[in-house]
Amino acid sequence: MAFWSPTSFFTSKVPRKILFMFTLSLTVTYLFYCLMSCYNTLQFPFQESYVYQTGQVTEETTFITLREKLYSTTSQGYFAEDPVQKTVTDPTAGDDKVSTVNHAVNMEIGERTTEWDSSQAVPTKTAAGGQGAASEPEHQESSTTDDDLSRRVNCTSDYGQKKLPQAIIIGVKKGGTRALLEALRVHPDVRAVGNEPHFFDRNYEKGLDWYRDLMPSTLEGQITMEKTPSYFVTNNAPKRIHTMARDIKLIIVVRNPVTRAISDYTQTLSKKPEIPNFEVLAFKNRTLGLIDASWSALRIGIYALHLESWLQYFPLSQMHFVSGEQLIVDPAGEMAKVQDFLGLKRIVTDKHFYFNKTKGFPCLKKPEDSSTPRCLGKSKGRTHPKIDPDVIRRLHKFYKPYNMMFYQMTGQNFQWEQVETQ
Ligand SMILES: Nc1ncnc2c1ncn2[C@@H]1O[C@H](COP(=O)(O)OS(=O)(=O)O)[C@@H](OP(=O)(O)O)[C@H]1O
Repeated sequence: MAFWSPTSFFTSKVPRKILFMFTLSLTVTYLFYCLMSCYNTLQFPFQESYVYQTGQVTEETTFITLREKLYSTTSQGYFAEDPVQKTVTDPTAGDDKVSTVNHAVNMEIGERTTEWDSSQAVPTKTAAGGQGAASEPEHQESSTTDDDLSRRVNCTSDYGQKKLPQAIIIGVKKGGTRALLEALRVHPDVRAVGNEPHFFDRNYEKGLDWYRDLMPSTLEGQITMEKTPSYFVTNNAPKRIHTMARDIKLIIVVRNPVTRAISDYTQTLSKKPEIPNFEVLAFKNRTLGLIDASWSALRIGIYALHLESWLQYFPLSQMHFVSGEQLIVDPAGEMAKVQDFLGLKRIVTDKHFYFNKTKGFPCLKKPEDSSTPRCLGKSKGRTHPKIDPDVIRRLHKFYKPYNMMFYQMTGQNFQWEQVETQ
């Protein structure tokens, strides 16, 4: 009886021990859960295991969860300005632009025109009528000029009118945008500016007249085009392009984001050999498996995230996605789809391409009035450095849920999961 009296209960040694043990176990459990939740936030929350290995979610909830996580993670700062980004890779630099972000220089059209090379060196000029163009002499020895290509490829005189583009290749950097544009320029109803105008990201304040003036003249029925791959990852670009032309057609060349990241890195490495290894840059903490999604080489490949912004302004029917892989394997097949999308006659066909063994890529056959076939320049189709297969595997795992989301959004399966190694 005394055992159960309140006083004896709290003074008795046995219950005090029990009470102590009970409190201790509660504290330990509490601490355990705290640590677990802390660990979860430390891990990148989109890792495949988080969403796909639970086996408890439906496809729909997976999609929603992923989208929510995408934005919550964004706000948690994973995409915050990366100090490395400024010195290592410029997310806006396509066509082999030197990667150091020096906007004083880049505000001008500094993009080199990496056209389909002829084997003969052709004297170079700045493209886009030379307006505002800053040349990069060390790269130009093998480039043809816009004027030169316009004559040889488009076979169109400068009669006509300069118009704002009706179609733009908006991305993605290192996706194969140059190959696509140059193949399109073979079409007599397409006229395109050779350089990347970067109007909607770097030169917007120069105004639409400036932009229009960069364009080649077109005759009735011809389409004006340009390509600037950085638009796809530029926050303001969808709104700005919509303001210019709500019915514009948008083309996006996408490529396995892991290979794209390595290609991006390879471009930077070619200009700045002293940069750290890919493996170092790819992780915030390699031991913990924390991928650095703020590194632009990796961030660009989260296609679903960027596409979300475009879908707020344009319906999917105004977008066409080109597989960067297929563009290499079957350029004519991809070109047929692009021409259909643009409402063009299928004029660019397999007759225009051949596989160049030395280059390792398809090239354009020589035009009738020239003796030289045209392959893209040295900066397209670079040899990639060997990357640790474990890093590649982790990156594939990292991208998988985003890729799935992208397939759902576009209704196209690009099958990047089938290539687990480089
Ligand atoms: N026909 C042909 N010839 C050469 N290269 C080709 C071709 N088709 C696609 N590709 C791939 O294009 C990749 C470069 O992509 P982009 O032109 O979009 O690069 S950039 O953003 O404009 O710098 C380039 O990437 P890397 O191989 O990593 O250099 C090529 O793989």
